[in-house]
Amino acid sequence: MYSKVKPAVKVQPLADHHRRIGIYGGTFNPVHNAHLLVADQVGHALCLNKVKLMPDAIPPHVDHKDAVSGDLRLQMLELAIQGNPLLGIERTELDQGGVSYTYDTMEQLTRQHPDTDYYFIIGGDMVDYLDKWHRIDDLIKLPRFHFVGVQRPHAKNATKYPVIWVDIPEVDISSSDIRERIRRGQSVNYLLPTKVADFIKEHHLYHD
Ligand SMILES: Nc1ncnc2c1ncn2[C@@H]1O[C@H](COP(=O)(O)OP(=O)(O)OP(=O)(O)O)[C@@H](O)[C@H]1O
Ligand SMILES: O=C(O)c1ccc[n+]([C@@H]2O[C@H](COP(=O)([O-])O)[C@@H](O)[C@H]2O)c1
Repeated sequence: MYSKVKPAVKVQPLADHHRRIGIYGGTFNPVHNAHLLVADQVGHALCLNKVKLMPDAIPPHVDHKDAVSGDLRLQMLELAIQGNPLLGIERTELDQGGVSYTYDTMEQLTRQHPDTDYYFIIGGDMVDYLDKWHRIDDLIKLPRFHFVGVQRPHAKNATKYPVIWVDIPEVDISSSDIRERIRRGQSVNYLLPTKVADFIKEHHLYHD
C-alpha cells in the first residue's frame, strides 16, 4: 500500500505585482459621506484592489488652523471605513509630518512599490487647482501614477493635465459645512457616518 503524495502547492504571497491602488488624499476634518461615496465608487469603477484614504499632516496652501489633530482625524477615518473591505488607510503623510506635498509622497510610494499602479483621487475643486501644485509637471510623469477626478458641485471640474474622470452622483457635502453646522448646534445626521458623529460629540470636537 502506498498513498499518493500530492506535490506541495507553493502559495505565492500577495505581491505588489500589478496591484492597482487608489490613494485618496485629504485633510478629512472630519471625513464625511461624500468622501466615502467617492472612494467606494472609484474603487469599483476602476477595479482597484484597495482605496486608501490618506490624511495629510499639514495640507499645502490652505489654512490649517481649524483642523483637529492628525490622531483624531485618523481615528475618525478608522471608524468611517469599518465594514468596507475595499477601503483602507495610508498613514505615510501623518507619520512623516510637515507640509504634505503629493509629489514627495507619491515619489516615495512609486519608488518603494515599482509594480503598483497608483490612482490618486481628487475632487473637481482640486482638479481646477492642479496648476498650482508643487512640482506638478514632475508628479504627472512619475511611473504608474494617474490622477482620477470626480466632479464636485461649485467647481469648474476642468484642467489641462491628464485626469481619468469617474462619473459619480455629485453630493454637496463638505467638511467646512459640517464644522459650521456643529458650531451652530444644527443636525449633521446623514452627512457623515453615525459612528463618526458620535465620536465628535464624545470628544467635543468643532464646538468653539
Ligand atoms: N462632496 C465632494 N465631492 C467630490 N469630492 C469631494 C467632496 N468633498 C471633498 N472632496 C474631495 O476630497 C478630497 C479631500 O477633501 P477634504 O478633506 O479637504 O474635504 P472638504 O470637504 O473639501 O473639506 P473643507 O470643506 O474643510 O475644505 C479633495 O480632493 C476634495 O476635492
Ligand atoms: O502637492 C501639492 O501641491 C498639493 C496641493 C493641494 C492639495 N494637495 C493634496 O490634495 C489632497 C486634498 O487636499 P485638501 O486640501 O482638500 O485636503 C491632499 O492629499 C493634499 O495633500 C497637494
